[in-house]
Amino acid sequence: MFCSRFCFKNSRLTSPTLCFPPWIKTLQPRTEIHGCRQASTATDSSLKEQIDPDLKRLGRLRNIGISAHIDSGKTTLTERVLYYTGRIKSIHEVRGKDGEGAKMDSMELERERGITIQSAATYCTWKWGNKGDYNINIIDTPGHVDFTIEVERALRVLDGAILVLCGVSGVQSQTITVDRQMRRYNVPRLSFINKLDRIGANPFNIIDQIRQKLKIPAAALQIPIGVEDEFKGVVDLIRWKALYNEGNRGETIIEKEIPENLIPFATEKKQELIENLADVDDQIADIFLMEETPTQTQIVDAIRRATIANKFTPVLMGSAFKNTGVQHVLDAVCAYLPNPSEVHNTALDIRQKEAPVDLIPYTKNPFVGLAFKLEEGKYGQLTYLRVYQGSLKKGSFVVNTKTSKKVKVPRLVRMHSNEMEDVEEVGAGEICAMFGIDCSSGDTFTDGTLEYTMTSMFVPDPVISLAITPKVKESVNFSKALNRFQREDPTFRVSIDPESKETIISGMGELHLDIYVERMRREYNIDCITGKPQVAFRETITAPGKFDYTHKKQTGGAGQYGKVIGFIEPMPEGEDAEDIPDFESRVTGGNIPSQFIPAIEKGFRDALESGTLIGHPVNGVRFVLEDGAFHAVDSSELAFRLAAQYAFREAFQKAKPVILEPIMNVEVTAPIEFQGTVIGNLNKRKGTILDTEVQEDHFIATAEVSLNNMFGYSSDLRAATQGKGEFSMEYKKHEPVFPNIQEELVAEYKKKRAAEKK
Ligand SMILES: Nc1nc2c(ncn2[C@@H]2O[C@H](COP(=O)(O)OP(=O)(O)OP(=O)(O)O)[C@@H](O)[C@H]2O)c(=O)[nH]1
Repeated sequence: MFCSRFCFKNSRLTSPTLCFPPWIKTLQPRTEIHGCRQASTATDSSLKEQIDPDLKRLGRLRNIGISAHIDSGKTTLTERVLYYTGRIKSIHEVRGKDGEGAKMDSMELERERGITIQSAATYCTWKWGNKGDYNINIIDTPGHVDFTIEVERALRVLDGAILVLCGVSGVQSQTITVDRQMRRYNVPRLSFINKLDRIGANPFNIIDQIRQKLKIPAAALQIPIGVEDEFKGVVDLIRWKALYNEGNRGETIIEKEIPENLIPFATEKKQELIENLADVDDQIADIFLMEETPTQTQIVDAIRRATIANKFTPVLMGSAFKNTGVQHVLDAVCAYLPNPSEVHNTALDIRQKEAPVDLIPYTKNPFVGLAFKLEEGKYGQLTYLRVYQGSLKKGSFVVNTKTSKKVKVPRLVRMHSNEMEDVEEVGAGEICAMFGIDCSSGDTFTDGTLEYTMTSMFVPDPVISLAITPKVKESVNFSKALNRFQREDPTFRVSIDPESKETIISGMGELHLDIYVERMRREYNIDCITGKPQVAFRETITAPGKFDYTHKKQTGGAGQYGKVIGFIEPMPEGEDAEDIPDFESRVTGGNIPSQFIPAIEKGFRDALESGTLIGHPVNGVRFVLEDGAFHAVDSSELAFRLAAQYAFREAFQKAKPVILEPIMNVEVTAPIEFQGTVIGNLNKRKGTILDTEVQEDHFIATAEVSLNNMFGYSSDLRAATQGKGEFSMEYKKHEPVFPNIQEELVAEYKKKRAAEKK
C-alpha cells in the first residue's frame, strides 16, 4: 500500500517505463526496495567524461543531506566539514561557550536552544586525495520530529545522505524515521557512528542495530584506535592503514602502519566487510566463492555499486566533537555516494497525459527545476531550487507549471547557511536559490518549452492545534506572519474555528507551534495569547448509514429544491480498496440531472470538513448517491450542495460515529535506576509499553501513548529522572478514543457551542 501510493505521487519513485540516457551503458539489475524501484547505475566514467563535459562536472558533484536522531551530532559534523573544506575559518560549537553557535544553526532561536529548526543548505569543495576537487552541496536537517517536513523536502532533492548515529545510543526512534524517509525517496546512505569519545561507545553494537532495526546490510570500513577518552583515530580496513587526526582541530591526517595489537581484530572486520559485500554484490560473491581475496579497487567498486543500489550501507566512525574521522567521511561521500547523473529522476509530462519522462542532467537540455523550500529573506522570497536538467541563468525567464506564469529570475544565489553568493548561471544537477519569485513549495519550473511537473512530496497531517490571538487586536503583521509561515511550511496550517471565530494554528507538535509563536514575537513584534494545545481529533463512522433528504425552501423568489437518497459507509481498507472512489453516483434515468452531481459531491466534501460529534474533520467515509429528485424551476447547484451536506449529517449520526485520536510512538531513554518510575508514569498516561531494552547503564522504553495523554510529559520526565531522561515521540496512527472519553468530548463541545450561541 505504501509504495503504490508514494510511487505514483513522487516522480522519483515512479518507474513504470524506465528508460535511461543512452550513455548509461552498464545497468545493474534494478532493486526492489519496499516495492519501489530504483535503478542502480554503474557507469564507465572515463568514457563518459570524454563524451560530454557535463559528465565531468557531474562526476565531481554530490548533493547530500545529513540526517539523524536528535542530538546525534549532525550540526557538529557539518561544522567540521565546513572547516576542513575551508568554507569557514574557525569551528564554533552548538551551544558553545563562545556564544557564537554553529554556522548551520543560523537562526537566533536555534542557537539559543541548541537545536536545528530549519534545514540549512551550503556547498563546499573537497579535495579527494589525488583525484582532485569535488563540489558538495550539503543540507543539514533537523532531528526533531516536529520539523520532519524539513527532512522530507531535503531528501526529495538529494542524491545521497549521511546517516549519523550516536556511538552510545545507536539506532533511536528518529533514526528509524529518517531511514524510512530515505527509503521513500530511494536515497542511498553512508552511516557515520559519531561520539566514539563518549563513555560506553561501541560502534560494532551499533552496526548490529543498523542490520537488525533498519534491516539494511551494513559493515564497517574502519575500526577505532582506542575508545572513549583514548579514541585517537581509525584503521582504514580497505587501504590497510592507521589514520590519526593531529593538529589543533584535527586538520592533519597522519598515516601509519596498523598497530600490531589491532591486526587480528582488523583482519576479522575486513573479512566481515568482504562477506557482507559478497551477500549484496555478484562480483565480490564470485571472488569469494573462488576463495580469492578481492583487490582494494574491487572492494571500493563493490561498495559503490551496492550503496547506490540501496542494498548496503558502508559504516564509518569517529568523533565530530573531538575532530576525529571527519575527513574520511568526506572521502567516502565522493567515493560511494552517487553523482546526479547516477540517480534516476522522472517528471510527469502534462501534455502526454502525465506520462513519466526521464530527466537527464544535461545542461543543453531544456531547463526543469523543483522549488523545494521557501524562505522569507531580507530581499524578498528566497526559493531553493534543484535543477534537474538544463541550466538556469540570472535574468532568464522560467515558467511555473502549476500557474503557467512566466517570470524573470532577477537574482540567483548559492546558499551558505544564512549567507549567499551571487552567481550568473547554475547547471544541471545543482542546488541554488532564486530571489523574488512568487511560488509555493513543491512547484516545478521549466523554460516554457516543456510542461513537466515533478509532483509534490509527502506531507504528513498536523496532529496538534491551538487557538492564537494577538494581544493587540487588528495587527496586520499577525496575518502577514501566519501567511508566510504557511507558505514556507506545508505542515503548519491556519484555520478559523467556524463557531468561535478564533484563529487556530495546527502543526506537528507542541515544539513546532511554540517555535512559530516565538518567531511571531521576534520577527514580527507580535505578542500572542495562546489557548491550551488541542489534539487534532478526527471523526469517522463504523457502520453504514442511510440518507433520504429533501432540501426545500420557499422564500418568496426562486425556491431551493434538491432531494438525495443513498448511504454512507466506512471506506473499505486493503490493497484492492485503493481504487474505490469515496464518492459514487449510481443515479440513473435522469432523476437528478447530471449537471447537479458535482454539486452533490461538493456538498459531501464540505460536510467532511467538520463532523457532527465535535466539529473535527471526518476521515474514511464513502458517499454513495443512489437516487433523488429535482424540480424544473427550483433546483440549483446550491440546493443540491446543501441537500448533500444535510443528508450527510443525517446519515452520519446513524452510522455509529466515533472520534479518532492521534497515537504517538514514544521512546524514552534514561539511566537504569529510573526505569520503574518512567514505566509507571507511561502506564499512568495509559500508554502501551511495546519494548524495553537495557543497554549498559541506561534503558530505552518504547510505548504507544495517545497524544492527548502526553501533554506536560517533558517536565514530568525531567522531574522523575533528575533531568537525565530524554524522550522523542512521533505520530503513529489515529485510533478511536474510549467511549467515556468520547462522551466527555461531545458534552464539552456541546457546552462550548451553547455558550457561543448565547
Ligand atoms: N561527546 C561528543 N559530543 C558530541 C559529538 N558530536 C556532537 N556532540 C554534542 O552533542 C550535542 C548535539 O550536537 P548537534 O550537533 O547539535 O546535534 P544535531 O544532531 O545537529 O542536533 P539537532 O539538529 O537539534 O537534532 C552537542 O552538545 C554537541 O556538542 C561527539 O562526537 N562527541
